[in-house]
Amino acid sequence: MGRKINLERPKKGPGRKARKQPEPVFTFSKNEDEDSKKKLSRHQVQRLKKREIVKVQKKEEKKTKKALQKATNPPANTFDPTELFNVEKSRQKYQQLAQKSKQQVPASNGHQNGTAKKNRNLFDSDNEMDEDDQPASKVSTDGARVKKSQMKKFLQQADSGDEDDSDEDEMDSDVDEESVESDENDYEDDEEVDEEEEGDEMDDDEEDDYDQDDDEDDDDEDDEDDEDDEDDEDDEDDEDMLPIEAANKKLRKRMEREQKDADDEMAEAAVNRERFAFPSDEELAQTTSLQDVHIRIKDVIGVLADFSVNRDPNRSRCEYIELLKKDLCLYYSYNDYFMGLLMDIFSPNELLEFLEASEIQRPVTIRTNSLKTRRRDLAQALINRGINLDPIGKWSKEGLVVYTSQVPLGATPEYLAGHYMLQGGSSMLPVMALAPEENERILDLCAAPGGKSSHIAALMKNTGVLFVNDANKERLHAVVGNFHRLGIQNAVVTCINGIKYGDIMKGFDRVLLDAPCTGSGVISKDPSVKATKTEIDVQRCYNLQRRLLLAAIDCLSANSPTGGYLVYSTCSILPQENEWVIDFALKQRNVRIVPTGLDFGVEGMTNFGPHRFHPTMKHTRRFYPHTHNLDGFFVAKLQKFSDAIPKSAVVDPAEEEQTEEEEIKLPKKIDKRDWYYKDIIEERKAKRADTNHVVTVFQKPTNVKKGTKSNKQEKQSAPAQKEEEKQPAGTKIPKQASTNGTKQRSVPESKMNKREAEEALRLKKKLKKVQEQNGKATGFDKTKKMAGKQKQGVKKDTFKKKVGKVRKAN
Ligand SMILES: C[S@@+](CC[C@H](N)C(=O)[O-])C[C@H]1O[C@@H](n2cnc3c(N)ncnc32)[C@H](O)[C@@H]1O
Repeated sequence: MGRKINLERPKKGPGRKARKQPEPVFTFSKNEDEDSKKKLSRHQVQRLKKREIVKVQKKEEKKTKKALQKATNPPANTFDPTELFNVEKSRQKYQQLAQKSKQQVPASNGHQNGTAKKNRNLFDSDNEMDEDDQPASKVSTDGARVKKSQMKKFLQQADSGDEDDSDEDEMDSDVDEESVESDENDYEDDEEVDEEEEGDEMDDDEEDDYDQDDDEDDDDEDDEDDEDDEDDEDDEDDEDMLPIEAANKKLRKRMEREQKDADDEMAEAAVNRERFAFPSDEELAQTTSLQDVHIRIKDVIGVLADFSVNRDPNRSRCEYIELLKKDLCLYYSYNDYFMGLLMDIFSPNELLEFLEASEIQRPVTIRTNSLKTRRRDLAQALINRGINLDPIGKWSKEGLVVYTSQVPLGATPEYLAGHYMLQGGSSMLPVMALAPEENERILDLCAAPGGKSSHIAALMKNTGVLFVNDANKERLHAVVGNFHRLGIQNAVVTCINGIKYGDIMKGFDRVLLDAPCTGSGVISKDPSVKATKTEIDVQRCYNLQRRLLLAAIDCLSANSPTGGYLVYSTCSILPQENEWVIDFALKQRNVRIVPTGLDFGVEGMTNFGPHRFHPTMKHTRRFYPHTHNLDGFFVAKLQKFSDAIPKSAVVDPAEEEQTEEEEIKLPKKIDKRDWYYKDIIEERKAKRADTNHVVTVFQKPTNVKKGTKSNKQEKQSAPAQKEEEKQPAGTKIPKQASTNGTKQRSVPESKMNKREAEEALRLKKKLKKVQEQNGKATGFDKTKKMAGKQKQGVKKDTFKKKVGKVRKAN
């Protein structure tokens, strides 16, 4: 192995090799070449000659080229040789270049760009097990892991080189290609010489093979010679540099060269590429292969990227976007409505990234149950079972990402002992934002199957009280099972409609609302979302989310000494279910948005289409599969600053419904003189005048034949009710209050034909007026009395009638 004489730099310490070996002695003989040639084998001499000839030829070619260039274009800038030597300066330049290229990545919709994020993540690190410094990029892909490990190796080598000169040779062999070449040659030469000295023991065949290999090596070397030709001139300057600096310089030059080649290629491809012609209807109809659709998607995105240049003048942007939408729906199997929603969120390029990422499963992740074990110990135990894992990232102290496993993760002894919970990476974020503290009273309003609640309980260290609620009883079984396994002892499990939770309990220190949603962020888990979600589904979701959020805020105590915080999260990326819902809550209750405390994620939207949200919405966080390799998620943190409800708040539709129900519960005896009941009495009278109404009230539903008028009415009112559900909260038309004192079982009051009832009331009023005008005041009183009697004697009358019928029959 070649060693360098240490002529200038003082030794930092006696390295291993320095101790073992004496300083090399150089005999600078004039006939050095001849001496060395004498030692070389026949093949080596031939190869050496060949190489020398090639080198000379190339140098000559270069010289002629340069001379030509000089003749045609004299250089604009005068060459400053000091630039070459100034490593620090060139390093700075290089850093600036790198920064510039990062800044150039365009942001879409005010979001941080995915690529930029990826770059950042590549150098994030956390490893509790291994020096607490592992790359977060490991979470993303194995490829990235390899890159990072290479990077690490490289840096380690560089560090060791700086620290210990004795290892310089080894490092040289890694970083300095030229020295590699020469060292290898020396090594081969030495070996061959030895072999020849030993008496040419090698067989002829073997020798041929060997020669072939050598020839191939020569070719490779020639290629490298090509690349390094330009560097040859600087070799002498490089000798003054540290090897790492020289390597850095070469690397930089090579990267620049490659970048230039790539740019040239791109430019050439752009020139040569055929212009995309907008397909005719016939062509569209004839498209049969998905590959063609994919190519067209890329083409259209290319056109949209520089529309004024690439467009067909006869086609509008809308037409291109429509075509893109159709193709995306076809290629990725989305329905038109849902694709439209996604197109409202992302730029075409980012949309493509999102769609692609949504086709791929996210890595399997688990959360350490800190009530029972430490992440380090759990990781060790699982590694011993042949599970390949890593910490999930710098942002989590409990998460582990599992690459491969020989055993099912839901059946290991560690799982059964409650040492971990199978949980998506993004599911840990809302609880981290909530930041529960010990001895608090915390509510998880929509908790099943209990992933986040168990995380909260672990952070509370089994102290205080955790109220775990869900409206779905079946799903709560999973909560109870998980809590037993994980050893959670501070939880109270309830099954109540979250909208009404405040009627039962209030005054919580913290509330988590992980609301039910469309699941647009977890398409890779449930691809049915792509094709099944409709406008009504989205509307239903955000209506329910708004109600739940107001209820959750009402459960929170503004006077809590430790908190008064609420975290709202969904596994959806639609602004309708996220920013829009939060904005609604800001107007309805005394809450403010506060930072989530999560140091990554894309900022929430402050505007979306025609909507302008509160500027603090930027404190909320969005997570995307294509940007963070996590499920799509939204996290917002609110702080309640007053328990009072603002006067401007609209009545919650749920409350409206409650009051309706209360209205039905009228006192048994109504004072007819009481003005408060006047309208009700009149309305009841009008309904009684309506024969259909009488049928529905006084006859048993079993007597009503199918297809009777009342049934038809019911059917007619059903679409109207659906329409009502479509309305966003606050704009919903209140259902008509039931006005008879009894609850109707056959046909609910809410389903009565509103218009008919109003018409009857109007006629009754008219009749009353006419009677008054005719001076039949007593008659009016009579009707009133009759109405009263009827009201009190509803049951009596029916009983009488029935008894009468029975008697007649007898
Ligand atoms: C997104 S999941 C919750 C997941 C849970 N936080 C976890 O981490 O495991 C939404 C839950 O809300 C529940 N839910 C739906 N409507 C509700 C309501 N009105 N009141 C309470 N819970 C409701 C559903 O049953 C479902 O379990």
